[in-house]
Amino acid sequence: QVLADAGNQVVMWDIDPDVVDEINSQHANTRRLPNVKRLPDAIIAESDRAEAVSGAEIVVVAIAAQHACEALTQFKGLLGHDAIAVSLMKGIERATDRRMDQVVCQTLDLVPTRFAAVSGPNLSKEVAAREPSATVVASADADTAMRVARACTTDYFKAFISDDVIGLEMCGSLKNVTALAVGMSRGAGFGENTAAMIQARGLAELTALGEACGAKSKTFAGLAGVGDLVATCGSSLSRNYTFGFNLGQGKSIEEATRVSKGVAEGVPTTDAVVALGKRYQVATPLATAMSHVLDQGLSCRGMIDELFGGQITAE
Ligand SMILES: NC(=O)C1=CN([C@@H]2O[C@H](COP(=O)(O)OP(=O)(O)OC[C@H]3O[C@@H](n4cnc5c(N)ncnc54)[C@H](OP(=O)(O)O)[C@@H]3O)[C@@H](O)[C@H]2O)C=CC1
Ligand SMILES: O=C(CO)COP(=O)(O)O
Repeated sequence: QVLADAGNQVVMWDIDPDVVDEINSQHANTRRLPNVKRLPDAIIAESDRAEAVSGAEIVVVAIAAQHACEALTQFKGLLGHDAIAVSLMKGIERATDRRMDQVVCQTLDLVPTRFAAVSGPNLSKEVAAREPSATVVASADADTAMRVARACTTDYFKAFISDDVIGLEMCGSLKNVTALAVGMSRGAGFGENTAAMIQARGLAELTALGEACGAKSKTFAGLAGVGDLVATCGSSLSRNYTFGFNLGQGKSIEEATRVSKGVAEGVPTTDAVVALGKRYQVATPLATAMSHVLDQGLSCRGMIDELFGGQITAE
């Protein structure tokens, strides 16, 4: 919708012919955006992969991160020779600990200058309602970043550019782990102090790990870092926050998964963050405690006690 509002012709690809038909005949996608009464006429849908990307200057990938490689494999060789791939995905591939820039470029055989990551405080329902918001477009190539930023700038959606692709990928992925923990604390009945403590410790953890992976510190203090952390940890529109809230209320992982509307990317990403912390020798107490919640059923109080640790240390 943002791309259409910015003046672009948009082709949506979906695997489900009913979704394709509803977009083309009703200009709606009630399963994903029930509150959007009419999508812009500039949006059409296609179920044929080659047709969907034929002639596209920019191909946007917004698939559940753990399925991105599987889904993108079937698009290999279909993109135009100068098309740019853009990822909106916020996750680390659990099977390989790859970031989404690595998954997209390696699967589609793209050089980094033909890739951009887009990430920021962008809860989709509020973006779809055209509420004012901003995002960051990062690419190794400044022209690529600018082309994508121009394509998604409207009077309600502001794009900033960056060259820190790793930083954007780490921010977007790791903030979801913190959102699980904050949601869990809220669901368990804790208030602002606890939520703020978890967010601050989470920001410190994702900054340390992101820098170890090659990210720039200032990215974590910007829209994609603290900005997205504040939005995601503060809203029941966030699938990760809500998944954690349900855990804090006493639901099992299975029950919380069953009632989730969409994918809580932080759930499969948590173990990948712990693995990255071991690889780069960076402490990840929050991700580790959340992995004990997700893998062993640790309680909210147990998660917080683990996050505090047993010793008095420097912050
Ligand atoms: N929702 C939001 O507010 C925001 C989401 N993002 C990111 O965008 C990405 C996509 O999230 P979102 O669009 O919200 O919704 P989901 O992640 O729930 O699903 C995205 C799409 O992926 C599809 N999908 C799932 N598995 C497969 C598969 N194996 N093959 C092909 N398609 C598959 C889903 O199909 P189906 O419809 O059949 O389930 C859905 O259409 C995530 O990484 C998320 O972090 C970024 C910013 C905001
Ligand atoms: O990334 C998002 C907001 O920027 C959406 O968060 P959830 O994936 O938790 O819904």
